[in-house]
Amino acid sequence: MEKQFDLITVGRACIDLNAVEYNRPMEDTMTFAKYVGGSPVNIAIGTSKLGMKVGFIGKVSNDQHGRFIKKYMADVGINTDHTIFDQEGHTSGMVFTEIKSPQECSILMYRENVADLYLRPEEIQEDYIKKTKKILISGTALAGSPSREAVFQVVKYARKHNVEILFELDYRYPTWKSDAETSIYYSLMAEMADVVIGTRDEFDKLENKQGENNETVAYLFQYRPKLIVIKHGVKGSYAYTKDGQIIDGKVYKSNVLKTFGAGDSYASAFLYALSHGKSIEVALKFGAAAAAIVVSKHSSSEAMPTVAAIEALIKEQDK
Ligand SMILES: O=C(O)C[C@@H](O)[C@H](O)C(=O)CO
Repeated sequence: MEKQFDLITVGRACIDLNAVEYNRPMEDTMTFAKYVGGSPVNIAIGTSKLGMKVGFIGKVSNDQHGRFIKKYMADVGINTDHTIFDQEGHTSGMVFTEIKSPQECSILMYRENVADLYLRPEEIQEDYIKKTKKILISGTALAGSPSREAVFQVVKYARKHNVEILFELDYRYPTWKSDAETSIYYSLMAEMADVVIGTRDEFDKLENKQGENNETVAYLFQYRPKLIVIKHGVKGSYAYTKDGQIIDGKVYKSNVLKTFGAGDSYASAFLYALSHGKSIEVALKFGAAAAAIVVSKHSSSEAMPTVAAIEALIKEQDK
């Protein structure tokens, strides 16, 4: 059956306020530029810009911020039929970014009472889930109820309709109550996913210990996952397949302005490449090239590259 969507992402949408004056601490930063943000939305934007047919499931505030987010997503071609306006006075999350130096960046998140964590299971439409080839779950959506139950409702429908389930660990510390809680929900979800992507630190949260790649994949391959990607920042990344392949992904040089946005652009281009029948080795290159482009730009969402830009960087640096 021809599906309407290549990918639907699930989770939070927020506002990013990125320091316009960089190379200084937040205390001395007076000007910020506004962008749409939130890892699953960034991935929806990234994949849509790469030409994929994408939808987004989430809840946004019923105010100027929520309207800005929903309109921006629709304008870049994302289907927002299931991007719901909150009706209970919850707010949009705000993320201030601090750029002290290209290496020293941090984000300050305001996530009290955020609308995305109030997505309810009964608001998930089976008919919408069955229209997509893949679904991407953001780990932060598991951080509170009723959003976590809504995520498991998505997974139930996805499994019923043979939709591939991708789990982006996407750990955001201010949202979780404890490491034990994170580990429980991360493991439950990872065991049910087909593909799991995260940084080494995020897999440590999943296991609630400082782990090691071989042990992590041995544990998860006992369950549903068939592909696991573990990122090691500037040291590159590794993809592990259930049939025993280990593929070593390199990083590309970049004129780094800031580090955030790297993971979301990586996931977007990696998924694009796999969806277009490219090998895992090439998909890792696409991910790394997209990340190299986004870390050289000011935003996470608006900076998401085109296929041509990714291919040009790979061609140039693989010479
Ligand atoms: O994911 C978030 O909530 C914040 C992002 O939008 C931000 O741009 C970032 O940290 C990307 O990695």
